[in-house]
Amino acid sequence: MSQPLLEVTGLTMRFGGLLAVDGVALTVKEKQIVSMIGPNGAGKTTVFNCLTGFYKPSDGKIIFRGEEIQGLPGFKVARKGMIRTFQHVRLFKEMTVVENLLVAQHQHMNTNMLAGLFKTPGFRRSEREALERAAYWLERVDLKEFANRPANTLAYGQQRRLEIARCMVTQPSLLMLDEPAAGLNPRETEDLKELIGELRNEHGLTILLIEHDMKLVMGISDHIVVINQGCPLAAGTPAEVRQNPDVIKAYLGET
Ligand SMILES: Nc1ncnc2c1ncn2[C@@H]1O[C@H](COP(=O)(O)OP(=O)(O)OP(=O)(O)O)[C@@H](O)[C@H]1O
Repeated sequence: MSQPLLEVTGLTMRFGGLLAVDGVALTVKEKQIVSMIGPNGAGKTTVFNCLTGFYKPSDGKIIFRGEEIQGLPGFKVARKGMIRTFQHVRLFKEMTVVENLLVAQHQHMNTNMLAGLFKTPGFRRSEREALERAAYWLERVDLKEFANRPANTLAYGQQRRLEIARCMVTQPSLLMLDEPAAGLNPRETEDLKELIGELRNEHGLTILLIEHDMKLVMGISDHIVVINQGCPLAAGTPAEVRQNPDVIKAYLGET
């Protein structure tokens, strides 16, 4: 059997005296949709921050595509194909929608300053491909007509879709979404669910999700990992997790 795309063991993160993440384990196989759930403050975003190099974990191993990456800086993790969104929208708000997608790709383009200055054929090709990818993803997330509008003039739900497009133009192998449904209305959440499913089914993407919307989580996940007060509490299919008494007590019982 092929090895998992992402394998995390014993992940631990201390902030002074606070043990925010305590021995979390996580396995994500290719083309799976895996969700991480848990009550507020359980440590979910801290796990994301450790995985994507925003925090250096205090302990634990993160193996991504067969390579240990714990402690690598964020830009190196991103170049390896692990790309995330944030709990709160983080776009270049003054830039246009399409500029947001072009800037995202520049960090990943195989060009240097000299190639840019002299506009070498390789540079022109990369630029053309970046524009094509931007156009494709704008169409895909239904934002083509807004391509030249400043990002901050988009409605909230559109900004969230632009964030996903901004991840997708970098051609990630693992897309990590931190509460993508937060602030969306039921219609937009339904569209998001469809989009996430299509990213996996049509683009072969692997997706790791933090989400509080249980209907979305239960409806879309292949596997769910539950953490509570920084510790692993349960893991399994949606049906298994839904019936787990510890989970009901710690989390689902609250809603
Ligand atoms: N940079 C930091 N410094 C100190 N404490 C932090 C830091 N980041 C997170 N924490 C603490 O770690 C714990 C876990 O927070 P985290 O944001 O990871 O939880 P979460 O499960 O994502 O919560 P939510 O669902 O509310 O977003 C909290 O007690 C939080 O206050």
